[in-house]
Amino acid sequence: HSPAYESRCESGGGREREGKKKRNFLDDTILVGDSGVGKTSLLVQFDQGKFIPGSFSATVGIGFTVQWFLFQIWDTAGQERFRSVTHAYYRDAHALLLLYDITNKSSFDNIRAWLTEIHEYAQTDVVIMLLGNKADMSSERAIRRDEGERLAREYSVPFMETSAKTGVNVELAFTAVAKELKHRAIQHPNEPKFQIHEYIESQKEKSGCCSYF
Ligand SMILES: Nc1nc2c(ncn2[C@@H]2O[C@H](COP(=O)(O)OP(=O)(O)OP(=O)(O)O)[C@@H](O)[C@H]2O)c(=O)[nH]1
Repeated sequence: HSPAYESRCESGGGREREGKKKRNFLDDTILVGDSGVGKTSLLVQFDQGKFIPGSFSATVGIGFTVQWFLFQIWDTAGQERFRSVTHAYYRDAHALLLLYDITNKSSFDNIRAWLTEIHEYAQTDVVIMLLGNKADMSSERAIRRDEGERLAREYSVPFMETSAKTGVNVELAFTAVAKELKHRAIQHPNEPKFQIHEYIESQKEKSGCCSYF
C-alpha cells in the first residue's frame, strides 16, 4: 500500500475488523492479486479520488477498508507470507476484484493460481472481476488487452483495464460489481437477469476508456 495510508491501515483496518461481525448485513468485496499490482492505490482512488505516487510499501495482512453504501471493501496483502490471513476473508466475500499489472507479466501469469485459490476458499457464487491495472503505463505494457480479455473469457469473468493513477474505469469496476450483487439479492422471478458484461461494455464507451489502450 502507499505510505500515506499506513496509519489508517493499521488502526482503521483493526477497528473495521472488530466491527465486521456486527455488520454482517454488508456485502464484502475484497481486492486480491500479486504484491505491487495496485490494490491499495485502486481503493484509494475509488475512495478519495486521488493517486499518491511515491515509493511502494506493501500491505501487511489486511489493509484499510472502505464502506460504500451497503458494501464493505477490503484491501489485502499480495505477499505470499500473508496468504493465510487473507484466505480467512475469502469465505465471507461476496465479490473479489482480482488485479494484475499490465506492465508485469508474472502478475498476469499468476492469475490462474489466484483463481485456483479463490475457487478453493471462496463461496461458489462469489462475483469475480478481473482487472488489468496501470493502464496509463502503455509504453511499458507487457500484457496486451486482448490477452486479458481472453483469460477472462476462459474463466467466464468480466474484465476491464483500470488505472489507479488516472482513475480510468475505477468507479465502473466497483459499480458493476455492486449492481451485480444488488440484482442477485433482490431479483424477482420475472425480471430479466442483470448482464454484467453488457453493462460494462456500455459504460466503458461512455467513460472514454479506450483512448488509454
Ligand atoms: N502508473 C501507475 N502506478 C500505479 C498504479 N497503481 C499502483 N501504482 C503504483 O504501484 C505501486 C504499488 O501500488 P500498491 O497500491 O501499493 O500495490 P498493492 O497491490 O496494494 O501491493 P501490496 O500491498 O503489496 O499487495 C505504487 O508505487 C503505486 O504508486 C497505476 O494505475 N498506475
